[in-house]
Amino acid sequence: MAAANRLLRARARGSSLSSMAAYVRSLSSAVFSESDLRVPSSLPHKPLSFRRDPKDRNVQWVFLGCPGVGKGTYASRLSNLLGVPHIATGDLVREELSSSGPLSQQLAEIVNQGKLVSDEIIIRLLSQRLEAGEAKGESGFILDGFPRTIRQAEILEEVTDIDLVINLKLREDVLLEKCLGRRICSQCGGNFNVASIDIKGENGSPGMYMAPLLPPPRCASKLITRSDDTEEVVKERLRVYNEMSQPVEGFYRSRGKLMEFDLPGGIPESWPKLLQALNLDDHDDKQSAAA
Ligand SMILES: Nc1ncnc2c1ncn2[C@@H]1O[C@H](COP(=O)(O)OP(=O)(O)O)[C@@H](O)[C@H]1O
Repeated sequence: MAAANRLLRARARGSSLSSMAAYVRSLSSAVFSESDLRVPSSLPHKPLSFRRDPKDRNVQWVFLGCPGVGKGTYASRLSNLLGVPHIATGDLVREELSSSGPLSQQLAEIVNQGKLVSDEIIIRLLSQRLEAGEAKGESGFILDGFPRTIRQAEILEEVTDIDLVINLKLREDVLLEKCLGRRICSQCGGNFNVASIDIKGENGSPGMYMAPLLPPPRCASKLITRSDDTEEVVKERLRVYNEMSQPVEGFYRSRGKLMEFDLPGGIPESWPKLLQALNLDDHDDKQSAAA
């Protein structure tokens, strides 16, 4: 009952992102700090509505897609264009991993096996991030890597309105190569990709070209590979995606929120097409192309 009261208090607080964070946090403690730590199959109450009118806030979008598809790349570009935070739960997990906090050992084992972190932990990390953002005056978000289970999608649906879900798609053989080619600069955190994809079209099916995204010389000697970007772990992550996360596509499709986007190639080809599909204009990109 105390858990239910906490939920109601959090819901009554208002309609901002902090109330979403507070609600999600209270939900995670309501659901998970009980002694048995069992996840109930349904929420304890039908939530009261505390949604904000979309015209009073920034966009609330979600990126779905397999590992290596480019969610981070396109979510980060859109976040710069629209001035909303790009929140990647994979980044939150990696930050926690490198913090040597109490969770880090447990998380390392899960992530390095290509498995999903529990809904409880991921919701805690996300709600902490949302609260910190709200304190800085953030409004709206582009979520990348969340929700990844139906349960996570249901919780998100309980607390706020997602305006749009962009489902990025790419053929599976390319996904593996792209994950194996990923590199991160250990100094500036920049993301690069050394894979050069050049698949010839055959029997009527189109080819695909994706140029490598090479680092500038200052990063070249500082590149590292994520410990979960090995062939064995990527294959397991793809399997886990198909089993646990693909149903989330159907969840949003049935609510009329899913936009499917087949990536036609690398960034130069895909970015303008994605903007077109979203009815957006990248003024800076056009200027730099014209320069
Ligand atoms: N929403 C989530 N639910 C459960 N685990 C997650 C979630 N987001 C990230 N993770 C964990 O962090 C790892 C890295 O995530 P991410 O950087 O999004 O990788 P990917 O390249 O597979 O999309 C995942 O394999 C998983 O262990």
